[in-house]
Amino acid sequence: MENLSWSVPGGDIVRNVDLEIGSGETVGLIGPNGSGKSSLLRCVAGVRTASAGTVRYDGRDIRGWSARRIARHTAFVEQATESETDLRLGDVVALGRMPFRSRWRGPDRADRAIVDAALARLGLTGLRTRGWRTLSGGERQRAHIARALAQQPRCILLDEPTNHLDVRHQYELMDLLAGTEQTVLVALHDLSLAARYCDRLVLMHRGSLVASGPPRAVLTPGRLRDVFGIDAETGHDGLGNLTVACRGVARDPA
Ligand SMILES: Nc1ncnc2c1ncn2[C@@H]1O[C@H](COP(=O)(O)OP(=O)(O)OP(=O)(O)O)[C@@H](O)[C@H]1O
Repeated sequence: MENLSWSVPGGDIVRNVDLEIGSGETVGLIGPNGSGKSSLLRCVAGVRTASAGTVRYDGRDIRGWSARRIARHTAFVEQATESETDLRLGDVVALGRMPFRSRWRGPDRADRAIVDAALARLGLTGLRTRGWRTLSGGERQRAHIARALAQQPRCILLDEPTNHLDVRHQYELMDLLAGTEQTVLVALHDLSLAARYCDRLVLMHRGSLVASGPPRAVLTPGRLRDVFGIDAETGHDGLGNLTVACRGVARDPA
């Protein structure tokens, strides 16, 4: 992302963001509600067209690329939306193969094997014939992630992918994202999960990128106060993981 901005008539929602993500990196996108994380992800996914600046994949500007061309490179898992469809879970995951098929050809054996592997990776094999309407929020969320994996993208963008997941599935998903060779940019509200699993955190505040670096360098008490509005300390738990201990709401946030 170079000097990337996205604006609406009321002003800039994303402002002058410069961010380079290396191949295979797992980057956590953090920031308070309304700081511009989803809007930034949407620009990177090509769902929104930047008002200024550029998004490049492997050095190539994506402006003007078709959705199909973008989807061959990057998968996007948006915040869970209440979609109602008569599809079965397996059909939704199989949508991940669409960017690679001609309009007239159904899935071939290779497509089916890729979908099977994605279902297995998310522990959804037993639910593949279940109707979408009958699934829980967490099952739907895992299905969207399986659909993204079925795209076999170079890069995966995820917007709050853990928000419907129970604690075990949260850890499973973060293990998967941190362990994959793919480049990952993931918006997260859980700072401890973000610190534990991400190579790097980037912090957004009022549309701007205000910090980028290793989790312990980004999550300082000063930023927790000024950006998140909490009075907090960082430390380590018995396993050596970075912790954020919150005393309460900050009295004098910036
Ligand atoms: N189409 C739009 N028109 C006007 N304002 C918008 C539009 N889309 C987003 N916004 C505003 O831009 C700001 C950033 O929204 P965005 O969803 O990117 O934030 P976020 O960091 O993802 O927030 P959250 O953590 O709550 O999901 C918010 O104040 C939102 O209301």
